[in-house]
Amino acid sequence: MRTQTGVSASVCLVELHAGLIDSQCLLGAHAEITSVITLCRFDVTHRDRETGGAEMKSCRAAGLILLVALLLGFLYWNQSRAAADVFPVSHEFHLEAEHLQYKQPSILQGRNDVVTVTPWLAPVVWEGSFDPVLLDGIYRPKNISITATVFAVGKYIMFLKDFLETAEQHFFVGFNVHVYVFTDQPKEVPRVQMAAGRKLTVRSVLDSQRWQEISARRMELIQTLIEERHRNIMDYIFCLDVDSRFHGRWGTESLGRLVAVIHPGYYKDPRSSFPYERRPVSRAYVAPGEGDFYYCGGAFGGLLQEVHLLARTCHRNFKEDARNNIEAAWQEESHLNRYMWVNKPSKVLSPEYLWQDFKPRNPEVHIVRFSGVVKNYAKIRPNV
Ligand SMILES: CC(=O)N[C@H]1[C@@H](OP(=O)(O)OP(=O)(O)OC[C@H]2O[C@@H](n3ccc(=O)[nH]c3=O)[C@H](O)[C@@H]2O)O[C@H](CO)[C@H](O)[C@@H]1O
Ligand SMILES: [Mn+2]
Repeated sequence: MRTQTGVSASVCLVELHAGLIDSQCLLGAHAEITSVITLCRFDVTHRDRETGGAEMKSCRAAGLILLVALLLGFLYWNQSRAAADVFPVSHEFHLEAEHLQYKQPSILQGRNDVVTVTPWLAPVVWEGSFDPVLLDGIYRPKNISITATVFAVGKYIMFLKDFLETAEQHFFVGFNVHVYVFTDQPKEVPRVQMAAGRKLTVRSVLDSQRWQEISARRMELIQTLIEERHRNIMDYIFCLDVDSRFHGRWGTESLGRLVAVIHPGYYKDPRSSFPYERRPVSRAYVAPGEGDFYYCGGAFGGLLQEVHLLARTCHRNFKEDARNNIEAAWQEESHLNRYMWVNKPSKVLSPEYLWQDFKPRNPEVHIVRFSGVVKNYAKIRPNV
C-alpha cells in the first residue's frame, strides 16, 4: 500500500513538472505524502511492541523522521522547480521604462477595413493594429533571442545576400538575432556586416535533384536544430524562404506561441478553392468545408518548443506519406496547413509579412514587410 501511494504521488509530480496537471494534483501529492508519514508512524509503534527495545525504537523513529524530512525536502524543491518552469520569472510583465510614452489605446478606433482577430481570438497583425514602441518596450527587458532559419541550396544561394542584408535593416532590429543558413556551398555565403547582438551560423546540407525535397527537408533540419539548442522558454524561431527580401519592419509584434502567415494569393478566396491537399490518403488532407486560412510555407514561427512540435509532426507525416507513395500537393506547406488547422496558431500575420513582388499591392496592405522576389523557376530549380 505504501508503494502504491508513493508511486502515485511521484507520478503526480512528474506530470506537474511536465506541466500536465494543476495545483490540485500537487495538493493531492501532499495528502499522499502525509499518509505515508502516518503509515510510518504506525509501523514504528507496531514494531516496538514486538522488540520492546526503547533504544531501537528511538533510533528507528529518528531514521524515519530523517527519511520523511528528506522526502518533504525533495517534494518542496521539486514543487518550486516545477512552479518556476510553469511561471518563469522572465514572463513577468514589466515595461522597459516605467514612464514609457505611447499613444492611448482605444477599443473604438482602429483598423476597420480588415479583421484583426480570428474567430478563436488570435490577433491578426496588420499595420495600424499594434504599437511598435509599446511592444518593443515590453519585450526588450526580457532579453529574448530570435533564431531565423534560411535555406540556400543549389542556385538559391544567389538570393542569400539580399535576404541577409535586408534582414539587418528590418528584422528584429535592436534584438538578439541568430541566423542559421543551411547551404550546400558554405564558401559562397556572402559576408554581411551584422550589428551587435546578431550573428550568423552556416550549416552544410546536401543538394538534391528535386526542389520539392529541398523544400520539404527543411522541417527535419529545423527539428534537429531545435533539439540541439538549449530550449529556453523565451526563445523564438522564424523559418523563412530565402528567395525574398525585407522591405519594412518585422519585429516584436510578430512574436507568439505559434505563428502563421496568411498567403497573399488566397486571402480573398473561399476555402473551397484553397490549394490544400485534397486526397484523403495523405496525412496533409484537409476535407472540403474545413480549414481557416491558407498559410504560407515560406514563413512561420513561434516559441522553440512549439515550432519543434510542428516541424516534428510535419516531417513525420511527410515521411508517412512517402511510405504510402504520396507527396502532398505543396509538400511541407500542405502539412503546415493541416497542422495549423488542427493546432490553431496563437498569432496570425497578415499578408504584409509575405507578399509577392509580382503582385500589385492591395489597398488594405499599407506596408509590405517581406516579399518573395520574382524568379525564373525553370532557371533556378534543379527540376521542373
Ligand atoms: C512564399 C511561400 O510560401 N513559398 C512556399 C511555396 O513555394 P515557392 O515557390 O516559394 O518555393 P521555393 O522555390 O522558394 O522553395 C522554398 C525554399 O526552399 C529552398 N530551396 C528550394 C529549392 C532549391 O533548389 N533550393 C533551395 O534552397 C529555399 O529556401 C526556398 O526559398 O511552396 C513551397 C512548397 O514546397 C514552399 O512551401 C515555399 O515555402
Ligand atoms: Mn519561395
